[in-house]
Amino acid sequence: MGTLKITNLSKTYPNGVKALDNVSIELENGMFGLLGPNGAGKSSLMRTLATLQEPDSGTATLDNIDIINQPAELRKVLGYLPQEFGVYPRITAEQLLDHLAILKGFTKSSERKEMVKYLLDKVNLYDKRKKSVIGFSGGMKQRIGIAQALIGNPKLIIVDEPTAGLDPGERNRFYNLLANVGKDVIVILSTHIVDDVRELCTKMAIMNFGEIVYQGSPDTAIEELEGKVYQKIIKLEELEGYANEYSIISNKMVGGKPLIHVYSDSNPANGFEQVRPNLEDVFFSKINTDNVIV
Ligand SMILES: Nc1ncnc2c1ncn2[C@@H]1O[C@H](COP(=O)(O)OP(=O)(O)OP(=O)(O)O)[C@@H](O)[C@H]1O
Repeated sequence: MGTLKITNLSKTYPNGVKALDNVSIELENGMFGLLGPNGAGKSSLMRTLATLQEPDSGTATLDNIDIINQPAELRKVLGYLPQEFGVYPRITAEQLLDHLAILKGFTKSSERKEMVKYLLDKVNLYDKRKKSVIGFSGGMKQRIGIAQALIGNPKLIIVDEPTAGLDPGERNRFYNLLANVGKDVIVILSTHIVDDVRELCTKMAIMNFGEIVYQGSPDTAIEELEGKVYQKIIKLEELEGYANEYSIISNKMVGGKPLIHVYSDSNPANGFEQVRPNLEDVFFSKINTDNVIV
């Protein structure tokens, strides 16, 4: 069982943006969801854990490896699918994985051959091994991304916003693959898509403006909101008035009209009905702290 321990990591960029503000998280094997809106600091944290940038202060350890001070050790047991994994040379899936395996230090070609076959099988692309990766769909590219992250049996796998741009079918296939991968290693899934976390993760953290604003299980977070979420379909022009009067957690258009969810300790009446809270309510209530005090 591996343990990743992140303690008080902080990072301010030269332009003054505080991307990490005293971040502490501890996690073990399984899928861990890091949820946050764009700009929350997720990629900054992922890049720090992937040893691509250093924090100003704080520590991070993976079992007995000091990630900040022993980056070379960490890289040996790291699989990383970065947000911008999308530039491919004009080579086949098989050649790409073989090349990346060489870069990861696998010098024996027979060993690589076996590994590449295993990886292509695992991500269900063995049939496409002779095809150029440039022609792959978004979902197939992400599966190749996972295959390269699995080279060398990593103990820690970081995937940064992997489902953006995938269609629903591709997203489901990708979820199945990740769920399978996440059984025996630590997987951190960074995303702004609430469904990603709901489908895959039993532990999560929510990040906003560089800070961890929630850490625990999605179920516990949902339970905390039980009995406090009400919904109503209103008219578009009423939205501003409602926003002034109620703590709106979320608003989405349903059939052209806003369906609002509000947070309230007691029944607000006025046509609202109580609903079972969902993870989206949790997410918005934790990040819209102007509106809701939870
Ligand atoms: N190299 C950099 N120099 C200056 N500011 C940066 C740099 N990288 C990120 N930032 C800023 O730091 C904040 C956190 O960015 P980061 O990319 O970590 O967030 P994120 O949660 O991953 O968002 P996204 O989903 O948009 O990538 C943002 O305000 C961003 O503009």
